[in-house]
Amino acid sequence: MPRLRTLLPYLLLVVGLVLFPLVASTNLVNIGVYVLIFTVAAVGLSLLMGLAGQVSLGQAAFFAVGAYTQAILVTKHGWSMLLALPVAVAAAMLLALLVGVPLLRLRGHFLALATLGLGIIVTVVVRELDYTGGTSGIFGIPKPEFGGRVYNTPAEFFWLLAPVVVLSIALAQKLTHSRIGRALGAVNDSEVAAECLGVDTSGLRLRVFVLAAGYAGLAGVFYAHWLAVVSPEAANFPLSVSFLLMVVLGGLGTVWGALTGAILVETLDEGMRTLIPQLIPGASGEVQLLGFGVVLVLVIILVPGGLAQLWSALVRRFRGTRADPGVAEDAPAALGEELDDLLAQADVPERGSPILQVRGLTKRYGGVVALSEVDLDVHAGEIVALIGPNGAGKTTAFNIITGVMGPTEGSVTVRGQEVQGRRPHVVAALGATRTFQNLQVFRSSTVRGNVMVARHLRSRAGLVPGMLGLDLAEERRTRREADRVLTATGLAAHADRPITALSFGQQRQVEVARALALAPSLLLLDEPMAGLSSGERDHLGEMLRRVRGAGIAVLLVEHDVAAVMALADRIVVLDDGVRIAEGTPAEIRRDPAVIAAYLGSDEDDDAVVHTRPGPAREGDER
Ligand SMILES: Nc1ncnc2c1ncn2[C@@H]1O[C@H](COP(=O)(O)OP(=O)(O)OP(=O)(O)O)[C@@H](O)[C@H]1O
Repeated sequence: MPRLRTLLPYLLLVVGLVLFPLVASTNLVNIGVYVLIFTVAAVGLSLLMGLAGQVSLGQAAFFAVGAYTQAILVTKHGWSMLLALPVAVAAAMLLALLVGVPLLRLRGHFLALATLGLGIIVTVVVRELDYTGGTSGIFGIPKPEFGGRVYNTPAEFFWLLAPVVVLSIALAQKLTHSRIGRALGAVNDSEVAAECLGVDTSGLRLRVFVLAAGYAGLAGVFYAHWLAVVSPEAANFPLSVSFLLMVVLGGLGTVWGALTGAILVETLDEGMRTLIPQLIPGASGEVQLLGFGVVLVLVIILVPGGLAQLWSALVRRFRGTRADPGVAEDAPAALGEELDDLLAQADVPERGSPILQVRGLTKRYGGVVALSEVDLDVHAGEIVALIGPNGAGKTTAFNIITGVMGPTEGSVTVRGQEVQGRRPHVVAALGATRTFQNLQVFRSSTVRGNVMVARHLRSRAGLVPGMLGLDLAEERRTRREADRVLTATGLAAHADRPITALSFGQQRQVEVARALALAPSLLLLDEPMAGLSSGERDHLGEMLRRVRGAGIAVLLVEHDVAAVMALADRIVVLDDGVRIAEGTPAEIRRDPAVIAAYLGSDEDDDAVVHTRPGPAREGDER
């Protein structure tokens, strides 16, 4: 029963939180209060790191902004805790919004360093300003008081915090299973594929960055009320490292890991506080930080997935289950009737209308000219093949058309709108999507999960509805639609399998099914036949004919010349970045320039060109 399985951890958590202050010593409950406060900040960071794949060493900066804003509003302006709280959280989020736009252009280590700098800036600012109390900070922050009751003791404060923690975890957990969470997971696996399916990766990252800051700000508010004082320490590096350690120890990509990580780090902290002075007399806080650093490195080396990794290994061992349910039939199932319904969703203009117009496309990499003044047209309801020897510029053309890179010169018009230099999600929103020469599946997801990402543009639920669970009906619909796509493309038997359990050829088919799930009006396929068995090739060929039949425009890059000759209505040939020929398959087969550059003659090498007649179509010259 999945419902009970979902609820059980929360039930255990609630029981644990209620009982803990009753059975633990005051000192332990005091540590427990810090665990809960830090859990809230760590949950935010785990969303940022695990879900959005962004490493931040500045979570303490937002924590401090929340704490200071709360302290200032309560002590200097006489606001009540409840009134000040949303403003303090909003202040942390506002800072994240302001710095997030420039910071999130950076990736990986650079982002980590930049956020580290942010922590230092906030520390310096609050230390230098009189308004924030200088080095000594702001004192006299009262303990929370509601309905005449002051939450003074560790146990009372613990119980006050407990629902906040449960809610923080539940909302974050819900987010990871929402449309936005799915899109972020996809971005983590393959940013370029997610973008080409319509996911605005920068926008999403910024939203999660701001949300994570909100979590940190909320934690800061409780920290201020519990300690009764906020000092520049709240923004400093060791605290950010602690948050990072909590998330990494608990396990990236799991919200629950933030709680277990916080428990471990606080216990470790307390342990080191007593142990280190005994081992090294006169040792200061730096030694403790060093200890944290050592633990962090050890965890990353020994258990990169943190406690969550150990836990799932334990569960797998206990249950003896395999992650992959497997399927009896490995060959592709027949294409379903549903395929036509799916294709009918594509918003295609009248057959023969221009869908893609490329003019004077040029791309230079320093001295290398990858494309030179290339013109290309693809109309509704036709398959155009782009062929040429290795290095001819085919993938470069795909990348420019889909917004993965900008051209040096020239224009790309999709459905009447110029898109050169625009981002891939903008191009996808116009109905153009693609597959990739090097597979770009979302490796951490199932086959169905992969296809569901492609329905991103056909669903709406944002971050907040996703967190609040207001997206249930839409999520059910998206799931049904993804299943229909899988049935339509003969992949239904694999729906629940992890995508990585599928063979290379099957993953390629999922990539095509995923692209079709967007219901595109222009489909760009980069070597879709590579690695497929002959049965799979025939299956894909039939699918593409039906795609064309539905009026969708297809641009196909393919080295399997036989498949190209059988499928394409027109062929454009590139050589060394230059368009050397264009025509029907029959014309291209006879073209001397193409024979010299790419095809070779039958006498030269019989193995190079194997044409295979496809079903006769109107206008076929074969
Ligand atoms: N990032 C880059 N920096 C420099 N040169 C590049 C870059 N990407 C591609 N090129 C060069 O541009 C030219 C076209 O490459 P491209 O990958 O588009 O060719 P292709 O026709 O897709 O080849 P293949 O059939 O092998 O995939 C090649 O000479 C390649 O070396």
